[in-house]
Amino acid sequence: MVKVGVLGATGMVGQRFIQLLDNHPDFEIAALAASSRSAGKKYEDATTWYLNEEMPESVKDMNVIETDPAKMDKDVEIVFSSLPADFAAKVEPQYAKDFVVASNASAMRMKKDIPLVIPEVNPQFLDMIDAQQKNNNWDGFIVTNPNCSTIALTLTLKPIYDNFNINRIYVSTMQAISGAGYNGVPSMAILDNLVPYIGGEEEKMESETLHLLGSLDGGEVKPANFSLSASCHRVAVIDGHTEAVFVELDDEADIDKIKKTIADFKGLPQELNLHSAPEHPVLIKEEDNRPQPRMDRNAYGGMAATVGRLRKDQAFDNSFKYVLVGHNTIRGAAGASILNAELINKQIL
Ligand SMILES: NC(=O)C1=CN([C@@H]2O[C@H](COP(=O)(O)OP(=O)(O)OC[C@H]3O[C@@H](n4cnc5c(N)ncnc54)[C@H](OP(=O)(O)O)[C@@H]3O)[C@@H](O)[C@H]2O)C=CC1
Ligand SMILES: N[C@@H](CC(=O)OP(=O)(O)O)C(=O)O
Repeated sequence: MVKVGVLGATGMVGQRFIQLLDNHPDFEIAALAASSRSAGKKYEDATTWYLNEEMPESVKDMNVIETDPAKMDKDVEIVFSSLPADFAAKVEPQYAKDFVVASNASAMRMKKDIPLVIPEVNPQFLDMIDAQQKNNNWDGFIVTNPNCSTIALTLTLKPIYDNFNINRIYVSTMQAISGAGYNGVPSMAILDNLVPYIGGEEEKMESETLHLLGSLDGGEVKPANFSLSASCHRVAVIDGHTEAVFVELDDEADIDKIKKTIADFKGLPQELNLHSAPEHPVLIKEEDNRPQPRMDRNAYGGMAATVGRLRKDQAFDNSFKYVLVGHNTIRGAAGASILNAELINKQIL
């Protein structure tokens, strides 16, 4: 078993890490870290548990430690990070001196030599790790996963990008409140309402998606060459981001062929049979009223995106549109970091 630690263990994503790591066949939780507000307390006393699944017995009595690499058990090999981005930017490099950091925070995603990875999409970006270690003189390294809306979108775009020529994409999101953390959006702001702005989200979706679908050329990422415009909105859903996607290709394409390409899509995690890999990264639904977050967010344990209403766009040439749902704290956060770590454990450690 590989010993792992969780940073930000008391938060929304930290709790997902704990739930998904409970009874994991390869990883064993050895350390839980959070802020000085929680450090020194038992995990069950420090945490307001929000998940429907019960808090695992194995963590209840664990002492929460400070988020300081010097306090981390040296037997720990992988540290999962679900820290606020500004703090992550400061401490993740400190952890990387000695530990593998699988980070879900946005701080380091677009930095040189730091792989931003979805294992089904761009596992080859892990080749940056050697340069990262050499350039920083680190024994460990940092690997990141994308923003929660980006990851679901990119999973659905990968088979399209590989098989058709994309010219431009518009995407409009309807994002769950859990995406903003437990204290993120006041109930007075979101009930009976919709908030048409999520700070920084559109920029992250636009840059990260092109980066993930790009190529690695002499250690540098050359982003994918199409235009992408995002508009992001908060809705009164607890978990599960929904996205309306509008794709324009260079040429006319058959809708059934596009559907089959998406439905047949599999990647390295499926080939390697990684523990958290969904059998299919993207499911296609034919019903007119799907996908819906309540019904579809838990596809393959929350690790698959679900696509529905894939249809020709009658208003524009060479265009089609669809709706997708992805679980924001599972495939969009903790599950994504864990899948990255499973791939690293299989191929690098
Ligand atoms: N929620 C989501 O859907 C997604 C979130 N993310 C990213 O994951 C990260 C965590 O998000 P989320 O879990 O929602 O946030 P929460 O606010 O729910 O949790 C934050 C966690 O970080 C800890 N923390 C806060 N400040 C400090 C500090 N100064 N020093 C040490 N620990 C600190 C908190 O500890 P304490 O309890 O002690 O205060 C808590 O454990 C963020 O970077 C977020 O952007 C990424 C994708 C999706
Ligand atoms: N901003 C996202 C969640 C998030 O924290 O994203 P990021 O990891 O890119 O900061 C949401 O509100 O749904």
